[in-house]
Amino acid sequence: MIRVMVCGAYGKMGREVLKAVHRDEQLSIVGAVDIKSNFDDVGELIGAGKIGVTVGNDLQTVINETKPQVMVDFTNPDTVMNNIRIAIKNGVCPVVGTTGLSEADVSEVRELCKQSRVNAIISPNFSVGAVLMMQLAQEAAKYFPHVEIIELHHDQKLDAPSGTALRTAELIMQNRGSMHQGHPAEVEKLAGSRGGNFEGIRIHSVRLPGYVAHQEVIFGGLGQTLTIRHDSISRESFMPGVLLACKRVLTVDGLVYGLENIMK
Ligand SMILES: NC(=O)C1=CN([C@@H]2O[C@H](COP(=O)(O)OP(=O)(O)OC[C@H]3O[C@@H](n4cnc5c(N)ncnc54)[C@H](OP(=O)(O)O)[C@@H]3O)[C@@H](O)[C@H]2O)C=CC1
Ligand SMILES: O=C(O)C1=N[C@H](C(=O)O)C[C@H](O)C1
Repeated sequence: MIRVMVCGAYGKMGREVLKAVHRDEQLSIVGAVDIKSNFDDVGELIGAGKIGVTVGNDLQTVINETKPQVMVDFTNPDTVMNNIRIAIKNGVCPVVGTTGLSEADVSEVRELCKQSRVNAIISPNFSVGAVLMMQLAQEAAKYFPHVEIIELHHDQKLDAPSGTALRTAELIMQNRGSMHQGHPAEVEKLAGSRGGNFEGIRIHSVRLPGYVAHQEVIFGGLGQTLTIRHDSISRESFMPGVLLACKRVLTVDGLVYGLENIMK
């Protein structure tokens, strides 16, 4: 059994991860952390009855007391780097879904992994469908350089654009390069109407109750458009990817960035 702890245990993703890990025969929940801990039993939190593991409020203490091998982090952009540093310092392998990490953050994690010989997996999206959507978009960009991204999420999301949208734009850039899109003289009559600008790729973020996580990548060419769309209609969509990462992180080499790199 691989010993797993979860940071952000009371959150939307944290609870879903606790349920999925609890059901998995190769993984065992040994600890959980959340900033607003009431020291609840994790089993009761997920409707599985008492399992004798409580939600703590301090990561270092929980690591000392529970000796995890893997830390899953679904917290927030202000918290995640500190959690990763603590985990790696203690020889615990991070599996990170929290978005909002900068390029410098990812480089720091890569370096920490190398220095400490501890592995980590970071993925802006753990759903297989979203990974395929990104790969198909990257391929389509070879033939359709004009592209815009619309991402749609629940209205409790802290970061915009989504980590997935940024990763999609990065992947598209590898196949088409930076360019201006739209009329050279276009004017925004309302600031922000054309969305965020990632090397010419416009990214539009919708935040509404009712959504989970959705993205459309729209390509335009002469007399045609191509739309690649992915919908996470429930957070269960992320669980096979998270569980796979928990199992693979002990044996990968250093930092792996992106679920696609462990799916094959
Ligand atoms: N990679 C992927 O596939 C996915 C990534 N995500 C990302 O995961 C992250 C979490 O999403 P979601 O579950 O919806 O968010 P939630 O806000 O529902 O959950 C985050 C939890 O972390 C808690 N928290 C805040 N600060 C700390 C801290 N210092 N230590 C421990 N816990 C803390 C929050 O408490 P409080 O509410 O009090 O702040 C909350 O309970 C986001 O960055 C999101 O973008 C989400 C879905 C899929
Ligand atoms: O906050 C979310 O919900 C999600 N966040 C990730 C992102 O920012 O891309 C992954 C998924 O879109 C859900």
